[in-house]
Amino acid sequence: MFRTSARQLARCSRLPLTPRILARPALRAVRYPQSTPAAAALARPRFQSTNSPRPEDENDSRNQAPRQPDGGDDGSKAAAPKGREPPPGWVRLNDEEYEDLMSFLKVLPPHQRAEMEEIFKEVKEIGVPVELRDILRSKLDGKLSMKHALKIPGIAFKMASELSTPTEFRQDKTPDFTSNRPGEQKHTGSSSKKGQGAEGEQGRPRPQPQQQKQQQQQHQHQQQYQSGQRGQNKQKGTPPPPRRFDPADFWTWFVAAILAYPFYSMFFSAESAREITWQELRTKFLDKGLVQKLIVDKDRVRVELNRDAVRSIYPDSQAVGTNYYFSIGSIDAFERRLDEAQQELGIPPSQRIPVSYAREGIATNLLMAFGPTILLVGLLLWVSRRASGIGAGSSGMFGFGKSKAKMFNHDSAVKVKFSDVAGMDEAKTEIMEFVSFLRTPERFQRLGAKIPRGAILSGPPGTGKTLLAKATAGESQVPFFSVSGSEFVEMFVGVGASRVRDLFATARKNAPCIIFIDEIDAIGKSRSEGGGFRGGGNDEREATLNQILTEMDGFNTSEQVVVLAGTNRPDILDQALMRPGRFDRHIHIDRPTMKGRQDIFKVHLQKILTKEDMEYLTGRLAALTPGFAGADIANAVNEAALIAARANASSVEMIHFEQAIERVIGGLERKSLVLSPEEKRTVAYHEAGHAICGWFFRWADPLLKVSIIPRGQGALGYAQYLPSSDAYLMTTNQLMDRMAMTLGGRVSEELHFPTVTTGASDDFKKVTRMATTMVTQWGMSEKLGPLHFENDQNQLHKPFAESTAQAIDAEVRRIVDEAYKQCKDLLISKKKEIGLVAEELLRKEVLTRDDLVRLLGPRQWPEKEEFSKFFDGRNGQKSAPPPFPTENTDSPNEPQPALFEEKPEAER
Ligand SMILES: Nc1ncnc2c1ncn2[C@@H]1O[C@H](COP(=O)(O)OP(=O)(O)OP(=O)(O)O)[C@@H](O)[C@H]1O
Repeated sequence: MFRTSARQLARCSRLPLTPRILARPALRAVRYPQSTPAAAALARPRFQSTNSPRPEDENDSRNQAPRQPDGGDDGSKAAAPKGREPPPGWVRLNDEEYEDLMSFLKVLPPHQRAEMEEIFKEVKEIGVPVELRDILRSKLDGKLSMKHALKIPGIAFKMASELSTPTEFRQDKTPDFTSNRPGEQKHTGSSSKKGQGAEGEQGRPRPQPQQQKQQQQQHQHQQQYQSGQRGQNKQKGTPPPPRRFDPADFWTWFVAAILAYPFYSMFFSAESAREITWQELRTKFLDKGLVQKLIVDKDRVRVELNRDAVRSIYPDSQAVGTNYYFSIGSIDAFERRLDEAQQELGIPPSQRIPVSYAREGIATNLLMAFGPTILLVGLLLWVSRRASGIGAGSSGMFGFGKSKAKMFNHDSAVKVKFSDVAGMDEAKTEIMEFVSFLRTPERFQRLGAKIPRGAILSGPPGTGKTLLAKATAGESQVPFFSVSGSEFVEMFVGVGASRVRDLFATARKNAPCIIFIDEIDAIGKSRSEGGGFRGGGNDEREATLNQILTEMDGFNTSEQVVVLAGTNRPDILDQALMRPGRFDRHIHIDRPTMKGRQDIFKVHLQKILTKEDMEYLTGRLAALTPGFAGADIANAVNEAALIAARANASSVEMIHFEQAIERVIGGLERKSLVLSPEEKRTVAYHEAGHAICGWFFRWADPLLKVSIIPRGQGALGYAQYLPSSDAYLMTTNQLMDRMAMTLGGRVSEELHFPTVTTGASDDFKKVTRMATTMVTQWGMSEKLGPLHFENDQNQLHKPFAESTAQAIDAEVRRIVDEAYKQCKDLLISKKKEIGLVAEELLRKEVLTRDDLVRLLGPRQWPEKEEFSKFFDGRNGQKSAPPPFPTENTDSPNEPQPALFEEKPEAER
């Protein structure tokens, strides 16, 4: 590597280094044999000056050189020839120093030795940087230190710049730049006969082709230099002034590095350490009296040799520059052996070889033991500090602290308008104010009104909170930053707060704008929750929450940044978030009413191809979907389109919508779940029991459909009722009828089969829950009175007396028994009707309201107006026939927790 590099480096570093030499006094060109790479690196075409002595004369003249003012000031003879001036800051070495320098060559590997020899020859002429001379002297005095080691790169740098400068640019070889012929130089004397090519007959050197080429290159370099850096000199034809080497030049550094390496090897030759055996130590060094000192370092002993003695005994070996060491088993054994050896050699105790014990291992050992741990801890600390120290707006390492909010602006995504949000008129009115604030803030500020900072949109999932926030942005035509609360949470401490800072900083830059934080409960949970059981994770969440509080306080009223937040759990939010000045408004968005659902259907049906009468369709669908949120409606509409597409229908029809709704309510049909005839029969009688109850009880919800097609998870059949529209209040009568109807399945089984099945367990659960709530919360038990009994599952003790608990149990039982009796009385009297419905169910699998009318006659109790409007068969509309076979993706082998399930809508 060194070989190729040295050659290239000298060539490449030439340009920036070239003019440096021009400042120096006349130098004698030295002939370099082309045999070695270093020589090649340094052997550029040279032209000898008239008074240059031949290289062979150098040694003679050197010994007669006078003392130089900056070199050889110690009185010793200078190694340089007479009349030569070293460059400023350089000194010539005296003979002793030069010899010492040369002696280091032995330390180098053989392939480097020849190259360095060539370099040292030049060193003899031009001297060395004064620092190198100092290092040599320190070496001779045995006082080398780290300080010296640190100086070596600088020394190497200086030498590289000096030595790699082509001789033709040195002062004594200044070419005639006015010459018209490239490569032609004016020469006033004889040129060297060796290595310079043949001379012409008139004594002029006649360049050989190779040399001519080199000269042309040199001339080009020179011209390049002149035109690029010294244009004015070019005109005058004067040589460029001296210039220091360019520190930014890569190749100069590279040459310096190459030079620094052997220097290090010479002075601090760590690599030349060699392990020897005890026998070698004895025969080669100990017996010959070459050992100066032994240094024991744990199981290793370093051998310090008397270098002068070694040099005289082994003149041609590398032993001088090598550090020898040998391994020992134990210090005792080593000391014993050394004693014996010295005794054998007859060394008197007073002259015995000194043995010292190194303590340098302690630090190393500690470092080895704890180093990796320290490194790891340091790294983690650094990473966490970086992560937490990331300021607003900066991404920091890995971008941890950067907010992950997605930004939409009116050009890109927020195209939602209030007209796309249906069925929440009050919420829209509330939020409309934010829009007018963002559009015309002056209208409010003029009257001194403070602008609300933000609003919390709460409500069940899928009710359109995000949609409303987007519509607010779309209407106000401002950028919209959407982020989820959970995106603030990261494994690193401080990241959440940092992201909040970043988000608000970005928002301020883009004001007026809207920030929407969805699921804010992920970070905005009440800080008092959990008491003393909180861990570090919550501290991080609190830090994030605090940052949000701070940022919201930090707005001034003129800053048009509105913060909207969505949550399903407003009850657990921290009160500090809800106080005026932060989230001033609390907008609750409930599931849509009948009218709301109709409007939402209208919005989503716009994209659907259907030929149905829109008013009737949306009304019927809205009636069919009590309890549906906006997202459910969007899903049902899409599902209907998919079903129609699967059936290759030309447009989406009512039947597709009904199937879609059924699918959304009950889950996928499970056609592959094949029941045995007995099981099917049981399911049919069970569902018929529910249906008869629903048909004959006055306050029961109107029955819509009974099915024994397994659906969803574990439901083998179901009866679908329509609760009387969006009832928010229920009477005792309604509750009792609903409970009795729920028990209808089990009672029917009891009446028609010798034994009962497990299929009614879910019915019992519902009935028990209803009865318990009636007693403990709704004050519907005369015995317990109008009291509310909180029964928190997390509390160990019930907040009421044991006797009260017993009374509650008794009342719950009484109510359920009553419902059971009511149900049984009815079903006993309607046993025949049950049979009719069940057998029809077994045949058709699905019975609609019309089928029941056909089998049982019209229901004797009046229906609600809106119900009869859409479901009494008028308008020529019929309920859907049994659904198309649909694909089934459920596994038939799933566990079946409840065999039958009815789905009164209000309980979904
Ligand atoms: N009032 C509505 N009008 C029209 N479409 C609605 C309405 N409400 C919900 N949707 C539909 O439901 C989808 C989901 O609504 P959105 O994401 O706003 O619900 P959300 O209340 O934010 O839900 P979550 O609480 O789970 O985040 C909307 O993209 C839209 O298609």
